[in-house]
This record gives sequence, C-alpha cells and structure tokens, in this order.
Amino acid sequence: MTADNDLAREPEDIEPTHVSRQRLARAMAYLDESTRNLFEFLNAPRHAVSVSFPVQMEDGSVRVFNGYRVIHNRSLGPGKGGIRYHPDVTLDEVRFLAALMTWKCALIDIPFGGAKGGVACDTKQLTENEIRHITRRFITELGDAIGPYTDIPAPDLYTNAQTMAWIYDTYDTLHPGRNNLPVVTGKPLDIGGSEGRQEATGRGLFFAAQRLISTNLLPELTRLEGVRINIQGFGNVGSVAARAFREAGALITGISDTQGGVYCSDGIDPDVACAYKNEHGTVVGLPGTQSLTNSAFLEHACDILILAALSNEIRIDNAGRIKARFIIEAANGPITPAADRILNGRGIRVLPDILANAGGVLVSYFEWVQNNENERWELAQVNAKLKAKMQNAVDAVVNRWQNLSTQELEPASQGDAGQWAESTPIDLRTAALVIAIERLARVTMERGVWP
Ligand SMILES: NC(=O)C1=CN([C@@H]2O[C@H](COP(=O)(O)OP(=O)(O)OC[C@H]3O[C@@H](n4cnc5c(N)ncnc54)[C@H](OP(=O)(O)O)[C@@H]3O)[C@@H](O)[C@H]2O)C=CC1
Ligand SMILES: O=C(O)CCC(=O)C(=O)O
Repeated sequence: MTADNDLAREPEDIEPTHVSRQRLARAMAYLDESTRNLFEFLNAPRHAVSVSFPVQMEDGSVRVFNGYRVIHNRSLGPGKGGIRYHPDVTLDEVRFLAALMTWKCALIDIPFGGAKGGVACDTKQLTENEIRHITRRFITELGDAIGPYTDIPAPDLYTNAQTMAWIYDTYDTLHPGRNNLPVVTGKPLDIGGSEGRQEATGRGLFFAAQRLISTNLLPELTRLEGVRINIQGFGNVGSVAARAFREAGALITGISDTQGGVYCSDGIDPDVACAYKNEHGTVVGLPGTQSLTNSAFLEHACDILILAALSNEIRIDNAGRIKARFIIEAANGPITPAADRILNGRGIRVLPDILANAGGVLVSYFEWVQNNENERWELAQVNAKLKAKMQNAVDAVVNRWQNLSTQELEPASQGDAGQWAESTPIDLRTAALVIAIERLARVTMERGVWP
C-alpha cells in the first residue's frame, strides 16, 4: 500500500474508465458476494454510439464534428443524462459520465438508468446558427439511439434550454404523430419544460449541503451564516448555488470561470457578478475584487469550496494544498481517486457528485412525468419535492456511512479495492455508491437473469 506522502510523487492514472472501475471496486469491498459477482456487468457500458458528421459553417467551409451517446445501464429504466459540448469530449469521458448517471439515478431513487452524450466542439468559437446546425445533425445521426422511453438527454456543460428545444424539434420532425415532449428534458417552459429545472442542480446541492451541515457531521461547520464559500465555475450551476447560499447568510468570497478567479473577503453579490459576466464574458475584473489565477483560486482558503466546472480539477498534485474545510462536487468527477484519499486523510469531507448534483436529474424526472401526464406543476411544488428528496438522500448516505464505518470488510475479489478500503476510512462517496449499487443489483436480480 502506498503511503499518502508518496502519492504526490507518483504519476496519477486518471483514464476515465480506470477511475470508474476503481471507484466501483472500492464500494464492492462493502457489498456481499452475490453483488460482487455482478461487478463486470455493473461496470461495463451497455451501448455506445459514435458519430462523425460534416456541418457547413457560416463562412461556407465544411467542418467534421465527432459526437457520442452512451447508455451505461438501463435496469432501472430508460437511459437519462445530459449532452455536453466541449472541445475535450471523448468517448471514454462520456462512458465515465454515463456510469455516474447510473449511480446518481439509483441513489436518488428515480426510474432511470444512466446515459450521457457529447459533441467535441468549442461553442465559444461558433455562432448560434452553427450550434443549431451541429445539434440538429447530431440528433439526426443518433436516430433511434434516443427516444422518450429509451434514452432521454438533458442540458450539461455549454448546452442549455435552447439546445434542448432544437433537440426536441429535430426528434419530433423525424418521429411525427405522437407526444415526443418526453424525449428530452431541460426544455424551455413554453415547450414542455418544468418550472425549476434550470435552477434544480444549484438549488438541490444547496438543500443537500444544508442538511449535511444540520447533521453535525462537519463539526466546525454547524451553520451557514457567515460561512466563506468559493465557487469554481460561474455558469448555470455555480451562479444558482451562489444565490441560494447567499440567501441563507453565507458569504460568497470567490467565484471563477475559464479566465480566472476573483476574491473579496467581504463577499461578492451574485446578482452583480452575473450582470458583470453577461456584459464582459468573464468574472475577472469584477469591481472590488482581487484577481487570482485558476490554480491559486482552487487553493485559496475558504470554509466551503464548490467545484462547478470540469472533471479532474483536484488531483494528486494539488490536493495537499486545498485549504477548504468542506468540498461540494457540483461538477461530475472533479476530484480524482488519489486526491480523494489525500483529502480524506486530511479530514476534508466531500459531498460527492452523485449526491450533490442529483437535483438536476431529479427535476428532469419531474419534467418527464409532467410531459407524459400532460401536467404543469407549480414551482413551489417542484421545489418542495426537490428539497424532500435531497434531504432524504443525504440522510440515507449519512446513515449508511455511519454503519459502514464500523463494518468489518469481507475479503475483496476485485484487485486491491478491499485493501484500499481497509486502510482508508470510508467516505461519503463510497457510502453513496454502496446504496446505489445495492439498489441496482437488487433490481437486476429481481428482473431475472436470462439463461
Ligand atoms: N446543468 C446541469 O443541470 C448539471 C450540471 N452538472 C455539472 O455541473 C458542471 C457545470 O455545469 P453547468 O453550470 O451546467 O455548465 P455551464 O456551461 O453553464 O457553466 C460552466 C462554467 O464552468 C466554467 N469553467 C469551465 N472550465 C473551467 C475551468 N477550467 N476553470 C474554471 N471555470 C471553468 C465556465 O467558464 P466560462 O463561462 O468562462 O466558459 C462556466 O462558468 C458540469 O461539470 C456539469 O456536468 C451536473 C449535474 C447537472
Ligand atoms: O437532467 C438530466 O437528465 C441529467 C443531468 C446531468 O447530465 C447530470 O446530472 O450530470
């Protein structure tokens, strides 16, 4: 077993499929043998589609784009998960993100499996027309890989309600004569979108953090009033979370985007910051703040650090310098497994992605139900359900974490996962995964394995 001090000197394997496997294996050490026998099935993606398609650009040139859609598992129901547009999108990354969706939906207990999609492109270098053409062509190429009862996309990084409207329109044009609204969620309100979906991820993580703090699991953090919060990523999720925490009395001391971070010990007004970002395209330069590089921003002292940007932001090389007391993973996979160990060893608790950001897919499920039932729910109703579900999920994870902390481990069958688990105190991520895997394994067996 490697000592934590030695970890920072080792090259870190952050290949997405290895990370998925490692996390699953760690949780398996806490599960019984019949569940462990399903390891390969639970790890492997069920279905992956890769497409390449040409698009005519505004200047008359033709560019080829690569896109992907992966269903990781659909034992609990149709595949569900966002579509992201980012230059670094790869099939392996999409597979990793699809698996996270499986665990997220199982944990929050909604009847969906896990899926994810993406197109490798830089929306900042594209016009709105070009993004629309890419979206329509991508959805056309996917054909019946998506559908209202098979696989249902939603927004993610650099996609939004407008993108979802184009997805719906393209799919509906190709499949006329039926109610296609449930084929995609996160749509504009006028086209079957749900009240509260746009804010759901940021609001959901606020409800989760509030509940966790009330359990006294974070001894030095017992209330939100006056707590200093830094937020990496000031997009949809980051800006909504900033408003929610500020309304609860916390100080938003730092925010960041791709251009860098800004800090103010007296607190930043999220509304002022949003207006500034809309005008200038970045938070950098916000009056009354001090500018920081992106790496210095992550390492700046605060009580709560919210990671609302990309994967692999806290790694083996910077985990030892993080000064936050509590970290919330709004993004998917922002902390690598080796960084997890270092943070765990330093007593810094992490609210894991599959719990922290589950509010988004939860309200997507509400939207899907409304579309199927031809209903429209009030915002207050959506938010009450969101709050209750997030609180229940936090309670379940904390209870399981407490029980597992005293559980004797069975000998592990997968690599060094058991060894790893024995030498590292159980974390909230593993407790959340254990609940999700148990649920999925139970349903898989109840459905019956084919001969
Ligand atoms: N939207 C949703 O419902 C859900 C989103 N998530 C996850 O939350 C995260 C954020 O999503 P969302 O808010 O929707 O995305 P957005 O596209 O709305 O915003 C992304 C934000 O992250 C910033 N960013 C990107 N790269 C970096 C970087 N290297 N350093 C600092 N900031 C950076 C962007 O900066 P800039 O503005 O300069 O481009 C932008 O402010 C993603 O990881 C996503 O997977 C998870 C669950 C649901
Ligand atoms: O709303 C959804 O269906 C999925 C959102 C998503 O992609 C995620 O939770 O990472």
